[in-house]
Amino acid sequence: MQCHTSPILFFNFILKPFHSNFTLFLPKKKKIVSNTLLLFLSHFGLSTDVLKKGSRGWKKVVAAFGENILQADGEVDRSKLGQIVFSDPGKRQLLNQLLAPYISSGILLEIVKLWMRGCQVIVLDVPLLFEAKMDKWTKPIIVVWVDPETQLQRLLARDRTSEEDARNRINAQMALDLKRTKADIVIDNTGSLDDLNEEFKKVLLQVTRPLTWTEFWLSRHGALSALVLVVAGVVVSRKFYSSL
Ligand SMILES: CC(C)(COP(=O)(O)OP(=O)(O)OC[C@H]1O[C@@H](n2cnc3c(N)ncnc32)[C@H](O)[C@@H]1O)[C@@H](O)C(=O)NCCC(=O)NCCS
Ligand SMILES: Nc1ncnc2c1ncn2[C@@H]1O[C@H](COP(=O)(O)OP(=O)(O)OP(=O)(O)O)[C@@H](O)[C@H]1O
Repeated sequence: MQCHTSPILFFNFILKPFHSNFTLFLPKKKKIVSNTLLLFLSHFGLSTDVLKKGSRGWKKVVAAFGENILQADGEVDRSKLGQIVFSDPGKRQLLNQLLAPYISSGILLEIVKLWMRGCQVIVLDVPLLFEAKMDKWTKPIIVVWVDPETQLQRLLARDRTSEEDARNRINAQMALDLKRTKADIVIDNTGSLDDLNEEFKKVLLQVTRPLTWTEFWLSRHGALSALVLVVAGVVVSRKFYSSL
């Protein structure tokens, strides 16, 4: 995980009081874009940790779905579990409910750690950002948009799966056309990878703009500066009053 410190602080936090932020929400082309961001910004993904063998999430999921979702080494067979939950909305809802507490506490912990390290920008790559109502706490929200047909074709090419399976996966989330109406920034990814790169450079300029004063005081550097100012103020006023 990369982390840069500089006078420009721009980070993402789920809790409103720390809200100078940046959320990356990137359906279709999400991984490639967020991996690019890694060069500049802090980024994390949680998808594997919550299902790690022996974790609390793993125990709950195995108890609910049975041991037949496990590989020989005891890890969850993600592709098998994916097939189950993406073809059955009820089971997907169950999986989401079981993992939601671990996903949200994991995100919160990660953000606190990054904030303490003074990260400028934290990128949250959250597939169900709107569905989980996490969009309330994050800003700006970026949606990487493509038209439904391109989305389907790219998914088919990437996963080498059946059309039914691909459609199930797409339908498991809010439609991109709706997501784009909820975004602060929309990246149109119907063009080539080079086009995407160009679009992305523009967005980077936007999201690394200088902080507003509110954002600065809520940043780690701002909070430390405020602390130093308060301590200095107390010391100086004590000296002043004791000399009277
Ligand atoms: C179903 C699982 C096992 C599939 O694992 P797999 O390695 O095959 O895929 P991966 O995790 O990379 O997800 C692929 C894509 O599927 C989509 N997706 C994942 N989980 C969900 C879900 N619960 N609902 C809708 N779409 C989902 C996302 O777009 C994601 O980028 C895994 O995604 C999982 O445990 N999901 C449930 C918990 C979760 O991550 N929820 C999302 C919280 S924001
Ligand atoms: N502009 C593009 N030109 C060509 N192929 C692209 C373009 N953008 C994305 N793709 C391809 O589309 C597929 C989906 O992209 P990616 O895996 O980044 O999406 P994602 O949002 O992370 O998907 P998921 O939510 O399913 O994890 C990948 O195979 C990727 O290489």
